[in-house]
Amino acid sequence: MKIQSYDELKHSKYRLSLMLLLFLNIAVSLFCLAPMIGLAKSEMTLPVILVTLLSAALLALYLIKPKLKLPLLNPVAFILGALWAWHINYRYHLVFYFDGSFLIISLLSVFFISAIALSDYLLAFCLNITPPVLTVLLLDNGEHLALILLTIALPLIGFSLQHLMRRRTDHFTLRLMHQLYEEKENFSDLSMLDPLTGLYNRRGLKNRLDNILDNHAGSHYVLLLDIDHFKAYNDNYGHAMGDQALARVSIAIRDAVRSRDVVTRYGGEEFLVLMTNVNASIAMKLAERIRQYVVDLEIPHRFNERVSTHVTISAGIAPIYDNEFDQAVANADRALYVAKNQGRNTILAWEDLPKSNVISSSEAH
Ligand SMILES: Nc1nc2c(ncn2[C@@H]2O[C@H](COP(=O)(O)OP(=O)(O)OP(=O)(O)O)[C@@H](O)[C@H]2O)c(=O)[nH]1
Repeated sequence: MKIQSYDELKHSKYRLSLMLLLFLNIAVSLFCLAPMIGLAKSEMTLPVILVTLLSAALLALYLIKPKLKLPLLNPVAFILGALWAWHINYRYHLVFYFDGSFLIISLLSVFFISAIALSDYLLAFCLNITPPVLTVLLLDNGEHLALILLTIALPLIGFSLQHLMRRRTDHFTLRLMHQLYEEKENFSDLSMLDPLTGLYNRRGLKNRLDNILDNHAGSHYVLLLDIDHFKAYNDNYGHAMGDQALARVSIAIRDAVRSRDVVTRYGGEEFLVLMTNVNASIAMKLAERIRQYVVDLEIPHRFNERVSTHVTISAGIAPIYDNEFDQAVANADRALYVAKNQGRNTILAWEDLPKSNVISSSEAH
């Protein structure tokens, strides 16, 4: 789950609470209007009609526009609470026999709706119950104070404790999610790196490539590099030394190019450098610098037949035309092959190959 989808979940919870509040208000207000449909003695008052109309209109709006993101919960909770307070005040003056039960029942109905719909929203809950609570306290004038306070205090304490617990759980969930997300990012980064050299692997290259080709319109070059006679190096110096040589060559390549160039361990002893926004001559200069840096490492290689007594590399270089990366790699590989045949420790540009060595795009496809 992403942080974004967690936010969406929170928003949908908010929306559902608001819709539930509206629905319950419609249900209770319709009950008050029941005589019109023949169920009970009429309690129809202007505030009840307003509750019905307002709730129905907002509920319809939310049903029609499910993506609506308006922070209406608090104001709506307050307005509905105020309308019920108005209704209680109005009806109170029509009660003949007063033993406090009308006020208590009115309070309990408001608490009932509020506790069900607004259990996750303490502020909205308080805004919703405050007008009826104050109205009831004023109307009662202290005659049933203890009973009314108990009616208010019990749900309020229970609600606050529950709210606190839920806040802690939410906080914990969010922290856990952030942590998991960070770890996932770390794993994802690691899975793009080659463990021996610390360079990008093919996966990392693909990731960078998509970004570069989509966002940088300039000319880009592919440089394919291969260590010369590395099998002989391994056979004679051992695999562990071979690993060390690979790691040192990787550092030399990284040092020789610009920070924006993407250096990849493309295969066992093969590297690919993606050079962005360069022209042919700069690309060639960078490639030549890599070759020189590797020679300068002076890693002894007595079996680098007829080439050198040190480790060397050969390379092929090719431009990327029309974002055709695979074709550019194939062209660079062709140039590398010729460079190897020409004696190694050599850089060759695909564009400079004799015609017989150049595979056209159409042939390659
Ligand atoms: N030590 C070590 N050797 C590796 C690794 N990956 C590939 N190699 C070795 O690299 C060698 C590549 O040999 P070849 O493909 O025959 O080429 P080469 O000997 O370099 O000859 P040319 O490329 O023609 O100059 C093989 O011996 C592989 O075992 C690695 O991670 N560590």
